Parts: sequence; structure tokens; C-alpha cells
Amino acid sequence: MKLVGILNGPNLNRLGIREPGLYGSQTYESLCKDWKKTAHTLGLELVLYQSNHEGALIDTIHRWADEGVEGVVFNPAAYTHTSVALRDALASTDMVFIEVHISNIYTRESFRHTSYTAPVSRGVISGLGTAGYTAALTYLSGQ
Ligand SMILES: O=C(O)[C@]1(O)C=C(c2cccc(Sc3ccccc3)c2)[C@@H](O)[C@H](O)C1
Repeated sequence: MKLVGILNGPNLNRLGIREPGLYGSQTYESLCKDWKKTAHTLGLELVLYQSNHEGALIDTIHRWADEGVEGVVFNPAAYTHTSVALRDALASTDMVFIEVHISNIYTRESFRHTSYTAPVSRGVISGLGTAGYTAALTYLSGQ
């Protein structure tokens, strides 16, 4: 069975608590339950991780690559726009990354229009809400 991961960056553990207009009203815990169900339906084995710390996200990318994870649905959140270190971590593995943003980063503040991680990702889904995660899982199940 193909092993895939869903990796979420800073503040995403607080989903559903504030700014439902931007990030939806579902909590991170509820999303994790839905992602597990979707993965099972797609015939995927799923690992999940969320951290507010850049180094912990990098360590997880390294660990998942060593553990045989083949594809990662990755929402780097604010680190999207700042982190060369995360970009280098993605490029250092053979895993396929699908970058997901709940909001449309290109209709927001200009500083959110740049992604350091998109150039080393297979593709980017932005602005489809949390349905973007489901679309990314579906893509990976067909790879
Ligand atoms: O749209 C996204 O998913 C995004 O990756 C997510 C972000 C983000 C930013 C702050 C908080 C959260 S999650 C959240 C939302 C509401 C209340 C608490 C936390 C996500 C942004 O930093 C990014 O620019 C865009």
C-alpha cells in the first residue's frame, strides 16, 4: 500500500478557531479524521504531522523520506513565503510534494504571493479551501 503524508505548518493546529472566512470552520482535529477516512477510501496508508517549528517540519521530511513515504501533501503556512531551509529539505528527497494552501495566496497580501517551496513541488493547489487536501490525496493515489 502506498504511504503518503499530510504535513501542516505553523498555526494550522488552530484552524476553525478564528478567521473561518479565510480558513474554514473545521478544526484541525476534525480535518485529521476526515483525511484518514479519505486515505482509506483511496487505498492509501497515511501519516500526519503538524508543527509550529521550522526545524521540526524539516526533521519530519527527512524521517518520512527514510521511512518510505512516497508523497506529501504539504501546507507550509507562513513558512511558504520565507523558508529556504524548507525548500532545501523538499529538494533533498525523492518524495513528491503537493503544496496546498486553504486560501488563495495570490489574492492576498503581496508578501504571500511568493512561495519558496512551490518550485520544488509537483504542483500547487491554492484557494479551494480544505478540498485542496482531498484533491492532492486523490492525485497522489493515482501516481
Ligand atoms: O492559505 C493557507 O493555507 C496558508 O498556507 C495558511 C496561512 C495561515 C496563516 C495564519 C494562520 C493560519 S491557520 C489559522 C487560521 C485562523 C485562526 C488560527 C489559525 C494559516 C498563511 O500563513 C499562508 O500565507 C496561507
